[in-house]
Amino acid sequence: MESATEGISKLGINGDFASSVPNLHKNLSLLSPDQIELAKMLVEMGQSHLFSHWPESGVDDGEKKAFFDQVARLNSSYPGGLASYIKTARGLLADSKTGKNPFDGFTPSVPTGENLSYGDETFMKFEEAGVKEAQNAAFVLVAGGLGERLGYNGIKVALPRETTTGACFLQHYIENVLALQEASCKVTGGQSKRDIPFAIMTSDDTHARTMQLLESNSYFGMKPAQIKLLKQEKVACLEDNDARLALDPQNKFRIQTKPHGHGDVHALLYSSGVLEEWQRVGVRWVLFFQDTNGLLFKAIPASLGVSATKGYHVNSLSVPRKAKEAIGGIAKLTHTDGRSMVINVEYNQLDPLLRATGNPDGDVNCETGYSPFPGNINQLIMELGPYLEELKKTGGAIKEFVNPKYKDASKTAFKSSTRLECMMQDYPKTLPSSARVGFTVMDAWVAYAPVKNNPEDAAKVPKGNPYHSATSGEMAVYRANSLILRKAGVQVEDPVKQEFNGQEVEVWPRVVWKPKWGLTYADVKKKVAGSSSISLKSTLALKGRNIFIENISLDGALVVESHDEAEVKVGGSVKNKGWAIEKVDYKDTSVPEELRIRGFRFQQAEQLEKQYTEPGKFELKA
Ligand SMILES: O=c1ccn([C@@H]2O[C@H](COP(=O)(O)OP(=O)(O)O[C@H]3OC[C@@H](O)[C@H](O)[C@H]3O)[C@@H](O)[C@H]2O)c(=O)[nH]1
Ligand SMILES: [Mg+2]
Repeated sequence: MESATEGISKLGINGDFASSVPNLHKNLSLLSPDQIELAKMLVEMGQSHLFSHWPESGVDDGEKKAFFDQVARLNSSYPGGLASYIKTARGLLADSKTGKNPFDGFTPSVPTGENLSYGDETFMKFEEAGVKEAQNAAFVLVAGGLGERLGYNGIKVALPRETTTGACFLQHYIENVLALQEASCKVTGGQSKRDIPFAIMTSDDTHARTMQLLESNSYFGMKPAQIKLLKQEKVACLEDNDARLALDPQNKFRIQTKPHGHGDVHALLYSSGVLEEWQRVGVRWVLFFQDTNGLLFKAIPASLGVSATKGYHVNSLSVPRKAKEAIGGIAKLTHTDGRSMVINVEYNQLDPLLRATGNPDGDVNCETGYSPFPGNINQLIMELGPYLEELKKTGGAIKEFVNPKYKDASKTAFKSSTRLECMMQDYPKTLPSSARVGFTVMDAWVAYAPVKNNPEDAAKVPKGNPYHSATSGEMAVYRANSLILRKAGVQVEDPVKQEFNGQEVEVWPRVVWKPKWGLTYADVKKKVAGSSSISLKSTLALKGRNIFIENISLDGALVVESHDEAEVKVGGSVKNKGWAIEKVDYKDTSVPEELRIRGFRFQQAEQLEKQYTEPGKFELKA
């Protein structure tokens, strides 16, 4: 039998690099030339320990090959490959060990942005501009996260946004994109018939279930070709300050991996060719958003209008932020050398940064009752041209960070393996100062209501700060819709405060509508006329494009569904028992998880329900 060394020299490869790694050396003949190149890289990068337990050739050979398959994947999915990952990790781990502040030399100050006030003239002007521009937009949903803080067993985009209609987040997002597409096509006289592209970033944790959710619901009305799923890969874990890769505790022939963060979206959009394809078909704006924000699309048309009007290369949407709220702060950072940038400072970094720069109280509210720094909601709008130019230079690599949990003050050992992470909102960090980076501030009631915290943690949120729970996320939808109807002239009864799962929230009448009913404030105004009123115990669900509310007095539940070509006028006095709110305890496992994490469910006692399935003009006069 030929020796391993003879075997590989027949392949024309020099196995010398492995002479100090006997267990690898003995197995070289198993490997393909590409795998040998990877082995060489690993040895050169100080990763020989990965092979120390490898048995003789002939034992576990399948596992050894599978190990290299994984290494190849890790290598190709990271800009610059694994060697570059390890090099970056060493630098960041060294900085972390010496306690180097990532913002060293920078002083934060409060930046100025575009402040929008829902429903006023300026807002409506931006909304109109945004709807017009939407035909040139593409949307990107980052949905690769596990949602560990929420602890829900399914994927987060499958959760109902509200339980009056039960429509899930993904359905709501898709219907909004479709409504925008249609509205944009209409205002531009139908010249552009382009379907708005919609990309979703998934991960191994969410991919299959996202696909299944789409397929089992006919893509919620979108054309399958309009949706593109891009799966992010995890990155290698690190076991010490030398960035030695960690082996998977379950399988010694695998490297342990963990998520790299939502910053992967840029590299994926770039390397998949999606951005170039979008540019070819004339896309001009790329809008990024996160998995559970049931209000977001109320803010989209106006913020896109701001981007288009102001010519922003990057526009981040933000809301007033409560000190210590788990949302990043948008800050202007000015360096001692004169450079400055407007960037998100993540919630865990804002307090230390402020303390280090002459603000001994750190992250606190100012006289307005809010943090002076607007809160980042991670809704970013990029202008595609400059975005793609930048990615051609960087390959989509985003400035990373590392957050090891050390065993003790010597900072030599970790409690568990760590890894590099990156965030999508750090994209502007590599931009030249000439780049037009701006932000838009909107009220939280209209733009931000994420579902991130489980009931137990939400109940512990400091009083006055938002819960970011399934309870608050749903109640925020009713509140926003009620407030918008009020603005449009409907008398909506005042809310009451009620506690669910240990969280006190405002309960408003349960008003919901399909995106095509009220995409913009102008749409809502057009569809509401006369003098109408809605009592607190009411439920109103509008599921049709042309439903006109005129002189209605609603005290109970009303559900109207209509064909796209039907015009339905709704008025009169609707009075019935309606849908009562029943408390549910989150620990009560006899109730489905989607409901008990909210702390309530509806008892449908009585309602008026009407469906108009044909085109034509109709009147519902109760
Ligand atoms: O690896 C990942 C991690 C996360 N994600 C997605 O990214 C989104 C946000 O993830 P997280 O919930 O972990 O985000 P966080 O709450 O920690 O902070 C994020 O939202 C609030 C903002 O103020 C913060 O600045 C932003 O980082 C989710 O849609 C999630 O699915 C990925 O797609 N991949
Ligand atoms: Mg996070």
